Amino acid sequence: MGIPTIKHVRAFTLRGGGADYHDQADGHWIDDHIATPMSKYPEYRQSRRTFGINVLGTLVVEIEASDGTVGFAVTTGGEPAAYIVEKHLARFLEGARVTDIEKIWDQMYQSTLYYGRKGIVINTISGVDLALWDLLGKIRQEPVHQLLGGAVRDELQFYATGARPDLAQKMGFIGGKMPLHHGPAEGEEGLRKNLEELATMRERVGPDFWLMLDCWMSLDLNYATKLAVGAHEHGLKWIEEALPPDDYWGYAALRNNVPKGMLVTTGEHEATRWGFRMLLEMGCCDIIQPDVGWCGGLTELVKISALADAHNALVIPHGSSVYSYHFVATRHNSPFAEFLMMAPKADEVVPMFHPQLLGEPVPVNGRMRLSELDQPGFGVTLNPECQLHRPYSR
Ligand SMILES: C[C@H](O)[C@H](O)CC(=O)C(=O)O
Ligand SMILES: [Mg+2]
Repeated sequence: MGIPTIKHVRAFTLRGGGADYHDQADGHWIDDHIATPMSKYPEYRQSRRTFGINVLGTLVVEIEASDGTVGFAVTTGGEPAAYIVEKHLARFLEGARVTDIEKIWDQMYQSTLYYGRKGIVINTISGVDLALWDLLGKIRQEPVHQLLGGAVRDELQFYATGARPDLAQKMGFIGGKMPLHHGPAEGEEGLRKNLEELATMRERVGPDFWLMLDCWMSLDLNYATKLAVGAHEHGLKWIEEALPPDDYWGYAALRNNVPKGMLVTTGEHEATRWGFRMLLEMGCCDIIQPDVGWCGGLTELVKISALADAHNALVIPHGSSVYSYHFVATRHNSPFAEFLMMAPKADEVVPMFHPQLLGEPVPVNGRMRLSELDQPGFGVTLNPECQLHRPYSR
């Protein structure tokens, strides 16, 4: 069969929201005194941008096939990731068949092991991998969820992440995840404020709506345990990413410590089947939350998900818009999805990767019909109004 080959790989950078969703302007809820591992330094407490959460920006990977079809994807990674794509990874793609996804993944991973394994290198590999799936879908004229074996549901349902679960409830979401605002360095007073915010939100949303707390790696085991115990009376459904991602032992202990019925979730800053194997085999959490743009891409997420299934863990991918929607539609152990509220006041639904993608579907009444995903590839295009920069053209 005449399978097209890969002719050219290009890597661009982009600023302002989108795949690097922390790259927002002043006044956004996502940068308003959120507890982080840097909160112990008072000068970095109020804004995550002060410590550089948005330094990377977005990476755009474009892959052009011999028949002229172009696939693309976006992830967090910016200029360092563009360097890795152009100077290192492109050699494994150019000349290969567009169907060689598994082999290309292996070559990208093995050849970067000596400086990679996690973090920005795996973000970069993820971006290339997603662009390959987009390309294959476009060549075959099939949506990615079909390439993955087909959807197991006709509709996706979403919980919302943002500062206003009460508004998310009115918009039809099944739950709301709030950022934790105060970390251990703010002492008992901070802990009291965290619990008061949760109590206030519980009062607003009533007893049944899911409420979760995202702790963004900011706590220690003792604080996380106290928070979980205090939050139980306010019906907290899960405590997310309470500890640093390398503290597998802490997560295993936290899972034992939380009140019965409360779930422990983590994994948005974990990568590859080997990282998730640690979380799953050590009994660290009930739900894993890989980000398909950061964990190794779709090729790797399929493996992570099978591993999770065998451990009776749910896979609820972190954010990542269409890149996770196509995946979630195909898995029984991903019964719902996350939607990140990117409106500055979390008071309306806007596309998660706005303004970088066009054709990006959004939940309506907290739901999305599968038919919204029935376009070739991931079904989105790059917004031509966004200024692409190619720092390392060959
Ligand atoms: C709200 C969190 O601090 C973070 O910005 C997003 C996140 O961790 C999540 O969506 O999960
Ligand atoms: Mg999170």
